[in-house]
Amino acid sequence: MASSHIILPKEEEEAAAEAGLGVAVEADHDSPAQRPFQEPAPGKAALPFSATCVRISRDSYPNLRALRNASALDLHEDDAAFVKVEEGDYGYVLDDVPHLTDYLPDLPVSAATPFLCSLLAPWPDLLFLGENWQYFVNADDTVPEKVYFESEEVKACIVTCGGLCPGLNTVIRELVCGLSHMYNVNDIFGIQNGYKGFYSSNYLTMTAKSVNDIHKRGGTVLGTSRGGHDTKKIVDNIQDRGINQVYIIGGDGTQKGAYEIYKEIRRRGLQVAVAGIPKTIDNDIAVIDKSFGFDTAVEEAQRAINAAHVEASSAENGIGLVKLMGRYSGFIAMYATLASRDVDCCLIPESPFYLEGEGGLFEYIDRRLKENNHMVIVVAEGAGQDLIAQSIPAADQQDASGNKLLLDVGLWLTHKIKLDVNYVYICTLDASCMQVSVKLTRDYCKSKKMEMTIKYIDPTYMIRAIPSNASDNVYCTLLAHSAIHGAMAGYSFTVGMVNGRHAYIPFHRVTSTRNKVRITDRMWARLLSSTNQPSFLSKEDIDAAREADKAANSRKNGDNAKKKPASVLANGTNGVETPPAALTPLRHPATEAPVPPSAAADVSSTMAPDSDSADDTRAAVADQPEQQPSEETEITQEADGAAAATVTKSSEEPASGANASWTAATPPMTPERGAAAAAHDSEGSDTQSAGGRGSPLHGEGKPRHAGAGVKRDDVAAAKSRLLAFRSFARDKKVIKSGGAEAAASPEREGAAEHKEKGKERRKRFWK
Ligand SMILES: Nc1ncnc2c1ncn2[C@@H]1O[C@H](COP(=O)(O)OP(=O)(O)OP(=O)(O)O)[C@@H](O)[C@H]1O
Ligand SMILES: O=P(O)(O)OC[C@H]1O[C@](O)(CO)[C@@H](O)[C@@H]1O
Repeated sequence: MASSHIILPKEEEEAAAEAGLGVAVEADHDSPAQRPFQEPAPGKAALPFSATCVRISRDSYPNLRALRNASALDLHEDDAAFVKVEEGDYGYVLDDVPHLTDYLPDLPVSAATPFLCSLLAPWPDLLFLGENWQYFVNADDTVPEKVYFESEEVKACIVTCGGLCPGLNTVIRELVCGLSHMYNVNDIFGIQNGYKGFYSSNYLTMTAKSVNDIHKRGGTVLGTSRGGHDTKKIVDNIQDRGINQVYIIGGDGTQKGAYEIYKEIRRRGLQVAVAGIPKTIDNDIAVIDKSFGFDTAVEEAQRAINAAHVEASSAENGIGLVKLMGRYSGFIAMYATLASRDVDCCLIPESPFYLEGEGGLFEYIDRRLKENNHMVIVVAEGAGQDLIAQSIPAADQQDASGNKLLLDVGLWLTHKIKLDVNYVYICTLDASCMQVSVKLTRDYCKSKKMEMTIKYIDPTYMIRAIPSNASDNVYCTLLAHSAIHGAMAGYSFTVGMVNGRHAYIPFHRVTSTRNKVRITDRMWARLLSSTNQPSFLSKEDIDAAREADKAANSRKNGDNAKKKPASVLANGTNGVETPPAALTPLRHPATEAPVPPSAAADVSSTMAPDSDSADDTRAAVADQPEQQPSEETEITQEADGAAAATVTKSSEEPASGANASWTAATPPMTPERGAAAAAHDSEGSDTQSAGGRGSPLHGEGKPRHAGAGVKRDDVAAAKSRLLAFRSFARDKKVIKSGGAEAAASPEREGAAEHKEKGKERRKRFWK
């Protein structure tokens, strides 16, 4: 049974202590084979084990001083009075970055945008100003004043699991060199071939010298594997070999494994820190801004796309088809497409498409070839799996880790295009309803078939087997160093950048859900307008996506309204799994105060699993990664120029109250505002789809107009181009129209008060 670590608010701890409640007992030894709990060595404090997210100061190199300062500095009473503190499930989520309207309450809306601020502001050095929601360490969760481990007592090991990804060797190198150079740690081992290597292979001794140039190679010098995670055997080996720092590099499966290891270590009371460094080329790990290797993959994908383009444009009616990685998410395909500009169509798992019929892929290919004589299609490996399954019945197969094995969408699509891409548009008079309609007829007559050449390029393993590029190298280094500092301080966590800041994140936060491209979001709208491809979505599809977004956001709202104790932050809780019947003895890092079982149980009970757990865990920052990086700034920049010209509709509900003025410049990431943002995104897409094409399924029976085939495409494409601008413009309208009612609302009063505080803060700032 899982054990968990819960840090109670100080009052609860004190109340429980006064009530004479004792130490929580470890009651997890249900199997005689399991090793018993170990008391810490005499004179040695228990590990803090807090995986509470710690905000490390912005832009700062993540070091122990920054760790210490994170709590000491930010939660001083004096400061706290001037920051907007939200106490939620995630600890103290602070909006510590001032908003321009804090300083200039009457600033016209358009001038409150980041872009214009930098252009117009007479005080260009005034930092802007997006809202930044951060994880902060709990007030009562003091970061230790000193390094937990003595250098000479550290025995560290490193393991890589799952698929390859550019940068694995860089992380390994920086872990070894960082431990050695920064902390003088010299007992470092490599575990070979993934988790199973803990119990089935020899450990490799690693030194700064032996890893010196491994970052120049792709892959992982340690080897990797799928499957083979046996928690007990792994922890037995860790224990037997006296390992006290475990660095685990891998994707969401790996991080789940790391969490299991952490829990078992905790259950046994071992003084071992577990540091996860999340990796996936697909870039779909939740909460963190970006996973390492992603940039390199996108860059490398350009080569394949370029080759496909050269091939396609050198042939008569040439089609270049490139398959890129992305099992559940199309981030690589989307970013590679946006970066390349040579792609005419990008297909991703999140956006269903169909082949035949009006608005389908074949029709688009036909049109594109007629217009351009060539085209490039990028398809993410997870796209169209349902379509393939319809034509190739295949048994569900899984890899050793239990991941579904996908059918090759690239091969399948190549085959389908070769067979089917040829339509003749015949205008017919529909006798029954006396309407002119377009009938699409597949033309199998050889003489009429157009010459077409298709070249399928599958660079998937090439783009992940290479060494990381410069920016990923830097990122890998920071992640590795961040992991070292946290582990040396005795913490267990997954590291990552969250909203541009280094953070230590509880394992389950990054594994309980997965980032996906939001097809109702502006980034995807941008892609549609960049490629000019059809969205393949019917109004029903968009409505469904919108509903899903709304439901997810209202769940978040509801969950946050529950206001669970702020300190229920640590690993093993938060509704992700059933709370354990008995808890491990908990010691506060600073006070060493044990958590009374009843108090702990109270907290646990608030964390009973519910169906919302996945969203719950992401509510504070998870929206941010889903909105692709730099989204806010980009939108604002574009929109300012274009909004006025493109607004055609203003019937949307105004955003309520005080939020309206906030939404203007940078949509703040409260759950409520998140919901509003999702809603307007969806509405934007809806606009797009309204004039768009129905799938054969949805579109059947709709009246059609002669000659509409091509025209409608143009209209739809134009609409999709407007999409990104419209939703922003709508925000502006909302603000203007919502301003009057909002002025009288209590929220508005709150905002006024807040602005007063802002003024104070400004004074302090300049002082
Ligand atoms: N739920 C889980 N609990 C414990 N271990 C797991 C779990 N899921 C996966 N693992 C282990 O983690 C390792 C890697 O998992 P997986 O093959 O799914 O790759 P991944 O870490 O998700 O990386 P990638 O992004 O490359 O798929 C395997 O050894 C697997 O046994
Ligand atoms: O072929 P392998 O090594 O199992 O890995 C393939 C999978 O790994 C990933 O690169 C990462 O999860 C996926 O995109 C892909 O489906």
